[in-house]
Amino acid sequence: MPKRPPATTATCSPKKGKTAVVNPLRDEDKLKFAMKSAAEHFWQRKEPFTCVQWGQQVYAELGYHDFAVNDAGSRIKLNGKLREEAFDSAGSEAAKWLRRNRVKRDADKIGALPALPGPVPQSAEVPVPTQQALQAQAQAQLEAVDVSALYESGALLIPKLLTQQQARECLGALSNEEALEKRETHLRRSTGNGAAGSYFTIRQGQEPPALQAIIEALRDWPALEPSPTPAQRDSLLLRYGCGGINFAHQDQGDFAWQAVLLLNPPSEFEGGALYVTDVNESPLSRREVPFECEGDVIVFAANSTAPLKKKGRNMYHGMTEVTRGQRFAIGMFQGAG
Ligand SMILES: O=C(O)CCC(=O)C(=O)O
Ligand SMILES: [Fe+2]
Repeated sequence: MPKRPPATTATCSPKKGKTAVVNPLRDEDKLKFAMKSAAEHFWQRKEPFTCVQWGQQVYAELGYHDFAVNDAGSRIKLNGKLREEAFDSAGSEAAKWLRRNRVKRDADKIGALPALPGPVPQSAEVPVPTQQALQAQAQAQLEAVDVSALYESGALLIPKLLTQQQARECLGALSNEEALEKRETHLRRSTGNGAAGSYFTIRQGQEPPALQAIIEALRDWPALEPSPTPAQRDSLLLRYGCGGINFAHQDQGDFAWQAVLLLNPPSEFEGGALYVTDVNESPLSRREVPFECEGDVIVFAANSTAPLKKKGRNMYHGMTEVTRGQRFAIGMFQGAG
């Protein structure tokens, strides 16, 4: 039985001009120890397992539960060779067992996803505000926000940056093939990123005006310095059904901040709270930020480059399981994948 993980001081090699931050998920010695413990876990249970289940067990041995395997921030080589080495070191019987019980991939069904609701009928009497007016309104709201909690904890709820009607209209306008890139990415346990959820990239220039207005306003908001580059400005339409979960991850791209806009009423689902977590904090703690109303936006620190009050933080984010209903949202400031 492995007794305790070795104390190591491995660091990620910093990119030019960036602070070096230890990422425990990339600490080779700790990882090897966790791999051996994971080998013992499966060996003792005598159940076949997939490579992804193996990876998730390795993370769990390190104290990281519901973490995405192979995402941008925690990509580690949990390949077959290392797995066999771990089983070898767990004992020759375990190694033999592994050879007999290796499974390629479990047949993971795509969880039931809610249908996109379709366009919302426009009321003829209400004049549609101009893009400029929408943006000025969002800017004025942002100016009044107290951002100290964002730098303190890494996440901040901005209530009603869109009205309920605008949020509903955004969802309606995005329920349209023209607005979305063709490829839908599914969250699945077998790929290690989550379950019962999916996302589409919104086509450039197809963002509904109210969404475009808050993207521009957030982009120019001095609280979120530095501003995202054009490559960091993609938006995603996310949908989750019952059982939907988004494992803790970091997204591609280096922009320090990201934001999520809720599109449907919180009464339509339970669970589904966005959280941030700092992998350099021991024990690992999560800060959940529940939405209060559709149209709310949560801004959060996306990685180790966000200038938070406490130095050396390395933020990940995820969404707790949706235990009832459906949840639609927009993820903003995604780097080009
Ligand atoms: O649905 C959520 O709350 C999380 C979405 C997410 O991971 C993102 O927008 O980057
Ligand atoms: Fe994300």
